[in-house]
Amino acid sequence: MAYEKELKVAQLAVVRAAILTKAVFHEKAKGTVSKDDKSPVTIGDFGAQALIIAAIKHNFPSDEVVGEEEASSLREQKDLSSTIWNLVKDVKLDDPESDALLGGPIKSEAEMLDAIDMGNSAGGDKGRIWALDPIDGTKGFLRGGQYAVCLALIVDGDVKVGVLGCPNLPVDDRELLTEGIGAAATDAEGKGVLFAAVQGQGATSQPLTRGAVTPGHPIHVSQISDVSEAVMCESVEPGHSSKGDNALIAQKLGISRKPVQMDSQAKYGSVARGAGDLYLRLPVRKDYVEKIWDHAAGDLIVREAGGQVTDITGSRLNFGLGRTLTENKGVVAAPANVHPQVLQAVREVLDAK
Ligand SMILES: Nc1ncnc2c1ncn2[C@@H]1O[C@H](COP(=O)(O)O)[C@@H](O)[C@H]1OP(=O)(O)O
Ligand SMILES: [Mg+2]
Repeated sequence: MAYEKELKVAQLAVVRAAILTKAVFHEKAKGTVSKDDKSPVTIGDFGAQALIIAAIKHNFPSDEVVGEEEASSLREQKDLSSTIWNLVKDVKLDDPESDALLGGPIKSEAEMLDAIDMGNSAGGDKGRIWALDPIDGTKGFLRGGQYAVCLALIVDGDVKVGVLGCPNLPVDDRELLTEGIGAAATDAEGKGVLFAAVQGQGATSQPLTRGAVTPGHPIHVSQISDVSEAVMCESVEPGHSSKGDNALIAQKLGISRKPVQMDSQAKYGSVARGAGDLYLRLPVRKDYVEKIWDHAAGDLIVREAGGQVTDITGSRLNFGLGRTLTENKGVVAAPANVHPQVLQAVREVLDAK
């Protein structure tokens, strides 16, 4: 099967990084990290980026990575760097064969910093480029809600492999339909979902473990025929996506159920497994530019699960532009059969503004 090795490496790399982010999340939850509220996410971000890039480079040395973090500031902050190294050096998968596939543990602090720096690709529409967001949904991570470890392989501008590790997402989809999913979430072992997709091969999910991955079970977007029955997913943060516009669109579509608010690309996973039906991300600021690593994995996973993902103009998201997506064009993700109707409602509401 095409991209079989890439999929396995990506899944295991995300599993390995999630071991670290979960440890940091736990420490933060216990209040034992630092008083500086931002530091847990900084530690988790850098550490997870190092673990994932080292795994990619071990297997695919000439591939490029577009990563969110760069190590230059870390090289100057020796204390922070050694804090991160102390966590990173101990992370390994429970399954020795899987751990060996990733090249085993990172060998030194210098190697860790070098790995972080390899996330400096400019992106673009040529070649093999991995898009990496080590902790997407930092606000959710800090609040004790949802976050996602996100990795996608983009080849000549097209997303071929997408993996989302969602450590706080319930394995059982039905729990998702309850309100307050973000606040109620924990990272207790037994929670957490690993979503994956390969172009043309469908999307899967499996429990997020600490070791080997399985082929997973196929997931599908919901089968709704009447859009008025839909559950809408949206950001928790009002500054990231317009909740007012969402409410107007819901009204136009006859939707009466309350939206489910959730941080991070976990929203794409929820739509892909039919736990939520729609995900709308409508721009709130003209000058905000979405980054490719915030959407690449989720875009493929939803489309491979039978969904359609476009911007508000109805065009597919363009991952060949470099490190960013088309400026200020939002996201509309929905089951393919209702996507045209949803997009029409989005256009009507936005045009009327
Ligand atoms: N003004 C903004 N508009 C849209 N997205 C934003 C804005 N500010 C930050 N983000 C991004 O929203 C994402 C999280 O979205 P959500 O609220 O749905 O979880 C993050 O990747 C974050 O980017 P960054 O990674 O640079 O912080
Ligand atoms: Mg992000």
